[in-house]
Amino acid sequence: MYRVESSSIREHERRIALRDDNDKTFTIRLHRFALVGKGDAIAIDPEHPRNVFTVSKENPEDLIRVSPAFSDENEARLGARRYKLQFSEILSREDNEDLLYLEQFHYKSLGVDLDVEDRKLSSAGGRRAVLLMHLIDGRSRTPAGYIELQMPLLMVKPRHELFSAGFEHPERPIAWTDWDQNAMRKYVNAIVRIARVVVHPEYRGLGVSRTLIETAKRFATERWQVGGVRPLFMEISAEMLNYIDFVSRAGFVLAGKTEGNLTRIVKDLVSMTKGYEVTSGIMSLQKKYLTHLERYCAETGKDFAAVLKRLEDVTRADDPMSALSPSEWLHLRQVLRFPIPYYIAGLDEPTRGFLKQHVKCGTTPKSKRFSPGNVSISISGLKAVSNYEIPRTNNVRLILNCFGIQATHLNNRVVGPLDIRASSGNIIFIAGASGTGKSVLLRALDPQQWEQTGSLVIEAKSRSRYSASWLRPLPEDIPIFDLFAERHSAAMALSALSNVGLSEAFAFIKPFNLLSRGQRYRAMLADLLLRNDPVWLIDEFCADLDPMSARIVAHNVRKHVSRTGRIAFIAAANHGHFIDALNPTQIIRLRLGGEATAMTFRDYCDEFQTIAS
Ligand SMILES: Nc1ncnc2c1ncn2[C@@H]1O[C@H](COP(=O)(O)OP(=O)(O)OP(=O)(O)O)[C@@H](O)[C@H]1O
Repeated sequence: MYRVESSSIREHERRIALRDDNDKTFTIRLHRFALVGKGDAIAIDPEHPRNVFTVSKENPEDLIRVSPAFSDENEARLGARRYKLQFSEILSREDNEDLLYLEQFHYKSLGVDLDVEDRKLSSAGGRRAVLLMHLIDGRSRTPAGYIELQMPLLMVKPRHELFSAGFEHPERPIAWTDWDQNAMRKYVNAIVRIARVVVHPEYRGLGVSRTLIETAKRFATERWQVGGVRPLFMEISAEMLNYIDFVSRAGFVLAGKTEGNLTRIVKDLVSMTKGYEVTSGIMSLQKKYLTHLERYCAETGKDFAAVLKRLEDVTRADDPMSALSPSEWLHLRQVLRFPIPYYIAGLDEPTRGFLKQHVKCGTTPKSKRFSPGNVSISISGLKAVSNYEIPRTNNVRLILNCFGIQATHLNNRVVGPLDIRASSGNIIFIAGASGTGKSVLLRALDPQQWEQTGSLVIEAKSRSRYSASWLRPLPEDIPIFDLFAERHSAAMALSALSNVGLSEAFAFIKPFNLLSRGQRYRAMLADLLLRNDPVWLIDEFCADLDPMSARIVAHNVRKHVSRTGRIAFIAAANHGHFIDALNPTQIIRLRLGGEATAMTFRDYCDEFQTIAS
C-alpha cells in the first residue's frame, strides 16, 4: 500500500507522488481528473501496474478503482436511427480540447457554477471529476456534452432539513441522529454534487442529459471517493430546474430550495463594513460582494448607504428579481443569490428508501400544459383547382404559340379529389415532388380559405368544421424569450424552445429579425407549440435545418402531437433524413396532375426503399 504525497496536473495528465512503507517515493501518471488526493491510501496491482485503486477507509478490502479510467457506452435513438454515446474521463490532449470547446456552452443557469472562491473553499482539494460524452454518427465522433462532479458545500438548507430526520446505513458505518456540525463534517464526503451538466446545443432535445446523469450516478457509485469514503447521495441544484426538470427521470427528487442570500446579504455587508466577523456564508465571497458594491457606487456616483438601503428594499420585495431596474439588475445580480431548486438521489437501496420516506416535495410542479381535447376531421371529395386567366402579353403569346395552347384560362386540377379523415394525436405527412401541390393541399385544409375566391378554387363534397393554424412570423424587435415568457410562462417558453431544438441562450435573447433562417423557423415552431390551436398546417417542414436538427425537431413534434392530441398536417419535399423520427400516421403522396395516394407510413417506407434501391 502507498500513500499519496502530492499530485499535480499537467494538461490531460495528473502526476501522483507516492510513498511506500519503506519511505521510498516514486511518481505515477494518471488521467487528469483521477480521483486521488493527498493522504489517500493507494493499492497497485503488482502484476498489472495499470490497475490502480484507492483503498476504502471503512474496509481495506474494498478497492476503489482509479485506473484504467472509467468509460461507458449508451445510445440515443431518433426514429429508426441509433447514435452511439461514449462516455469517458479526460484521457488525452484531444479530450482536453473537447472539454474546453464544450465549456463555452455552459451557462451559469444550467448548473450551479460556483465562483472560484467557492471552489477553493469547498473542503479538501476541491475534488472534481469530469465525464465527457461523444456522439458517434457513422464515422464521425463529436463532443456532445459533459458532466462535472464536485464535492458538496457544507451547508445547504434543504439537505440540512432532510438529514435532520436522522439516518442509519444498515451496512456501512454511517449514521447520525441529528445533522449537526459534527455529523456534517464527518459525513459530508458521503455526498457528491453535480456541478455542471452541459449538452452541446445541437444535441439538446435528444434527451441525452438524462443519460449523462445516469452515467454519472454509475461512475460515482463505482469510482467517486473523498478521503476513502464512497458516496451515498448525489445532489444537484440549479436555476434551470425551476423551469425544466431534467433530473427526476434520472431518479432525483426535489427536496426544497436553497436559501440564497436574500435574507442576509444586507446584514452581512453591514457587518463587513463595520469590520465584524460575518456569521454565516463564505467570507471571501462576502468580500467579493462588498468590493463589487463599492465599485458600483464609484462608477455610478451613488452613496453606499443608499445602495444598501435599496438592496434591503429589493430583498424584501415579493418578487425581488422584478423589483430591480434593468441597470440595477446588471450590477446587483452578481451580489444577490436567489433560492434555487435542490434535488437529491440515493446511490443505493437504503438511501433511496430514506429519501422515499422523508422527502416531502418530490418533483417540480408541472406547468400548465396545452390540452385541446378531442378533435377530428372528416372531408370528402376535397379538390383544389387553379383558375387563372392567361394574360396576352407578347411573351406569353410566344409561349402559347410555341406549345400550341389554345385556352384563355388555365383551369387545371392541382389536387384531388381526395378524402381525408384524421383524429387527435395524428400526423399526416404530405409528400411529393416540387410543384405537385403540397402547399395547395395545406391551403385547401385551412377552413379560412374555403370561402375565398381567386385563382385557386377549393371545393369539397362535405367537410367537418375545425380551426387550423400555420407558422407565422414573430414580432421583429422583441427578444423571442421575452415574447414567449410574457405570453405564457418562463417554464413553458423554455420547454417549447427546447422541444424545437432551439436551446442556445444567445438565440433566446435575440429578437426574431436577428435570428438565422433555421433559428427563425424553430422559433415559429415553438410559437405554434405554445398556441392553443388543435390543427396544424406546417409547410416546408425543417427545410432550413441541418439533418440532425431536423431529426430532433421531428422527433419532438411527434411526441408533442401525441401527448397533446393535436392533428398535424406536415408537408416537405425533402424528408428522407427525418421522416422516421416524425413517424407520421399517414402519408399522402401527390403526383403532378392532382393524383393523390394515401398510405400508411410502413407502406410508404417499403415503396420508398424499393424506389431507392
Ligand atoms: N394561388 C394559386 N393560384 C393558382 N395556382 C396556384 C396557386 N398556388 C399554387 N398554384 C399552382 O399549384 C401548383 C402546385 O403548387 P404548390 O405550391 O402547392 O407546390 P408544392 O408541391 O408545394 O411545391 P414545392 O415543393 O416546390 O413547394 C403549381 O403549379 C402552382 O403554380
